[in-house]
Amino acid sequence: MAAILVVDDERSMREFLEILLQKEGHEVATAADLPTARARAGQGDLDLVITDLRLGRESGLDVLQAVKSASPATEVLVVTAFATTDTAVQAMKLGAYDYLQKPFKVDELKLVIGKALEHRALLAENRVLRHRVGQRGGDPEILGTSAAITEVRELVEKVAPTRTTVLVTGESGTGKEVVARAIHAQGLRASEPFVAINCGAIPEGLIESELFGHQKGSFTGATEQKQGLFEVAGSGTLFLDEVGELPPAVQVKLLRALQERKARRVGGAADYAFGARIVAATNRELEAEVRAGRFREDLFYRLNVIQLRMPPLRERREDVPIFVAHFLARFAAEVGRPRARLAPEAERLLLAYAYPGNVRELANVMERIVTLADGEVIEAALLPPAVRGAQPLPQAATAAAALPEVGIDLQAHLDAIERRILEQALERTGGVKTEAARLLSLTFRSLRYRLAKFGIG
Ligand SMILES: Nc1ncnc2c1ncn2[C@@H]1O[C@H](COP(=O)(O)OP(=O)(O)OP(=O)(O)O)[C@@H](O)[C@H]1O
Repeated sequence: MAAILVVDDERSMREFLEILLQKEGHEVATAADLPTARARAGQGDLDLVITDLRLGRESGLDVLQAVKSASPATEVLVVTAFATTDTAVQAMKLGAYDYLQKPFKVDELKLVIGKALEHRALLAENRVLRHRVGQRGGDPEILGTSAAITEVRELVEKVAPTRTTVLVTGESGTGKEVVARAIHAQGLRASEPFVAINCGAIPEGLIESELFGHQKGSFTGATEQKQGLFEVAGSGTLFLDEVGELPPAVQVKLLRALQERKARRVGGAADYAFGARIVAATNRELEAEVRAGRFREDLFYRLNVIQLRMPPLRERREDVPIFVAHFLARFAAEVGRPRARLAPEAERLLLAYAYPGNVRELANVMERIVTLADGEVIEAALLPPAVRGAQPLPQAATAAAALPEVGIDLQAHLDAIERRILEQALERTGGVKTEAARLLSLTFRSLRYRLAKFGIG
């Protein structure tokens, strides 16, 4: 059972999710606006927050930030209308676990919630550590044949056998952790631990003791002596993900550790030497963070000995078919349907889509469609609206949205537009309602309701 907060300004949506999640055995609280959500998140102990991106005049991004600053380990899912995918991707950069586009299927929602809770359990269990290669993300092989990724692979081969500090930069989901693991796995100490920490996911007050360890009694709650990750990593690799999120005081301590190859536990009397190689990653522009005074320049230079830039997927489109095939095979095997294959239209759309959320988004899409498919052939209808290229009609909508001098009967106007669009969808699909629903990104049930409302069909 998990503690879940649902934030939506629409009452019907709140109630729908509340009932659904309670049936699944979760404890559910709801909030209709930002202040209520913030107050509930401030009490801590939430496992998951599901928030709509649009909350009247308020934004789900503010809910996300409030939740993450009150309790960084709480997972956040954002629900969006498909017109706002860019904002959804921004939400993922701000720490959301995933996003769901409306209209979503109940199975899809359950799948994403299950994954988010699993992720949280894994983090909690492991003190946000992921020791060793292979626990998450599978093998550390860097897939792709594009020039950009070939260059990355060559640089990895060059730096892996050295002990040089490496800074991996790139947008969210481009494979920065994959590269960190590859550097470790191809290094001379691959049998030593690979220890990863997400610097952005740990409360400020605890990060110093996570990294450097603490002595018993050094602060309230320090009931046992604890090793820091610099010690746990031995002479393996310590991967500092989201290094740009480190608070200033910890930046100072990290700088000193890197300069002297020594660290000290919180409350400790003496330094210990450490042998781990440091790989850091950031999806922020660290140079800009330095200019803004949020990241220490001296630490930046210490980390930035070798910089490896992970190209976004849109700069290496030729890798898309490789990832599609790779994740299809992987998830098909996982769900026990090894012969699953894509219908030609589904494949065409998957290869054409831009993937603003990079490889992670591609992997998520593949996992969803493979899991949700009924038979062996995966039809295009299962793809999220954004991948199907469903577009809101910005120009047409703006033209229809001109307000005449004399005013307008808004409801009648909207009804007329809706009716015309429904009719066209039916015309185009020869009256096949499931097809028409797909064209309009509606569920079948919602289409039927709308048709009945206008007495069509
Ligand atoms: N070149 C690649 N080869 C194989 N898998 C990849 C590659 N790049 C990314 N992936 C997969 O994409 C997903 C996201 O990768 P990863 O977690 O390394 O991204 P990231 O850049 O560290 O993201 P974030 O900044 O959000 O932490 C993972 O499932 C990973 O296995």
